[in-house]
Amino acid sequence: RASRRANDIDVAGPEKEHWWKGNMESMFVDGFQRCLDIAADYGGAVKIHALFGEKWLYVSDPRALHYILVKEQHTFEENDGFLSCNKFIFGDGLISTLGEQHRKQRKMLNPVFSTSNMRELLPIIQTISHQLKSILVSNLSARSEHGHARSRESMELDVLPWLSRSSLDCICEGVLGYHSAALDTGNEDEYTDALRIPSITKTMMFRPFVPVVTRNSSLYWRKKIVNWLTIGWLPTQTMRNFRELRRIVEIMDSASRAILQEKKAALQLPSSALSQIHDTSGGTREKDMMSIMLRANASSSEAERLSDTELLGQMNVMIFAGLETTTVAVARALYMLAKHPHIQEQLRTEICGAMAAYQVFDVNHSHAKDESGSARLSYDVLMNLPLLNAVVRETLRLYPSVPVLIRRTTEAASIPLQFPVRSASGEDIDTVRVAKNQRLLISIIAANHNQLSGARMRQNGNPIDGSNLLKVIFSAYHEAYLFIKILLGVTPGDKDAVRYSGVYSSMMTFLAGNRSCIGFKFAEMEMKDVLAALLPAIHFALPSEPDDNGNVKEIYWKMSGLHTPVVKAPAGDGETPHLPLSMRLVRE
Ligand code: HEM
Repeated sequence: RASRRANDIDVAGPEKEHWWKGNMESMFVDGFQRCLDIAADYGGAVKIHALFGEKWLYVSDPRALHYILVKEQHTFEENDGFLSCNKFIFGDGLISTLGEQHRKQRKMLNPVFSTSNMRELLPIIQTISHQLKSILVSNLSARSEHGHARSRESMELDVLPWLSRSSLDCICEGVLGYHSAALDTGNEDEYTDALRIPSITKTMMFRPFVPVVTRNSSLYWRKKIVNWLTIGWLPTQTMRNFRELRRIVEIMDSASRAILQEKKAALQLPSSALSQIHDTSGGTREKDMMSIMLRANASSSEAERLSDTELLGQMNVMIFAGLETTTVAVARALYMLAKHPHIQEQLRTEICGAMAAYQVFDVNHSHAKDESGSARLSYDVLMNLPLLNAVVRETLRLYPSVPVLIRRTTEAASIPLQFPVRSASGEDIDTVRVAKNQRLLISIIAANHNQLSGARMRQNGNPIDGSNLLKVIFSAYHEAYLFIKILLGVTPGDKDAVRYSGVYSSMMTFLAGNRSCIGFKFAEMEMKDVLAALLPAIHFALPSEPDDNGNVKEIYWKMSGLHTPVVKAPAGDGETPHLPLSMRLVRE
């Protein structure tokens, strides 16, 4: 009965497109524009058709999102499939717990991601960004030495694998204090290799079944089920993915245990001894997030202290939550700069100017330079460069790495709306009633593209007239226009935009409330530092050289889960993630 009631949502929405897939295919398979159009057509609360006749509420209204994510968060929980699957894979980390256990974990972890800890962490990130720069530069120099290209000419390179390796190093070294050396291709180990394999996301299809298994079976039966599922003779690709996932989980688990034990042992040592010895992982044990967390845990009261299982869970979760999301965001920022060369040039000037000033100012600090003599900016300088800030913000706003999220009601609720929508019968309504067990699709992407409030205010509070006004506004905020606004010194999204209660910059990219992204300062710092390291040395442009068949590579961002850059046919297969960019040295 609950599920029948959950289907009654009295708001308008698009017609069902497929008898059992509903609207899901057009929204989830390459659905970037479709996700925006639905909000543009129907407003901030829309009834959509999910799989097998279920109806979900698609939400982007600011007041509704505040209500769901902040004010009444306990009524709108994470999807149970998502939680149980995360528990299954990662153990008791932040993304698998609810209620009091989640609150306790956040209380312990929030200070670990404070600005002052980020400030301490920046030199670790800078070393990695500069290694990334050196690798790209040496690729270019090697090309020119071998006569493939003269120094002034450009060379095309798929930068995505390098960006992904550098993000992995940042998370491993910065968060876990584990020396992954993923940028150092000759130095791969089983652990970092396992973390790079995308099988974790390939097993998404198992998620709906996991709560049934974990809730209804004892540990004995759970182990049995995993053993049956992973027996060698099941031939399909899905089963191969599942077996691969099991292997990865085992590697992650044993490596995380080893790192945890090592760090706990190191904590027992006096601080003078700590600075003299190197742990076997070669890690940065004092400043990484894990060490800070262990110190905080050790000094907290028994009631608030996290168990070893919870600590292990956090390690695995950080990598899962922080790796692909940040890689994609850095990749998108570089792509946008390649696409808008004038902004790239202005940004280069801003960064080089800041470096020149900082070098003069901070000449006595050896850490302020890398091995090639380039300046390393301090945290405060890096985080306050206006154009760099605008580029990073706008990239994150326009192309949030996680475009939509699912929530489920634990009881019936009335969700207030800031901007009225049409009910199924055509009246304007400013509250949407939902039953217990109703699924909601939180549209980060539609919220971030919502520029309605300016127009709404100009309308003097008149009810919104259907789709047209919204559509005009959405298209007016076309990406090129936004980047021109940046050039003119106006930070878009500020003056005209709707205010959202997101933790970052009044946008929803990192969500709002106590399930928001705990690592957003880390991600922002990493994005800024990678750009600050690369741009003074390398020009980036979109590919323009025809391949052997005369085709120029055209990059397309596909949105299925995360956004991924692919090369369109005929130059590419339109499926495999690639980001080929044309690069040229700046100084020569
Ligand atoms: C551009 C990069 C990133 C984006 C766009 C992003 C976005 C998000 C979003 C939307 C959520 C909410 C997920 C949900 O409620 O289901 C989230 C949660 C989370 N993120 Fe991030 N994230 C990024 C980078 C990072 C990094 C670098 C870390 C760690 C160092 C991290 C750690 C986490 C954790 C632990 C959670 C779970 C928080 C909780 O449930 O209490 N994220 N992130």
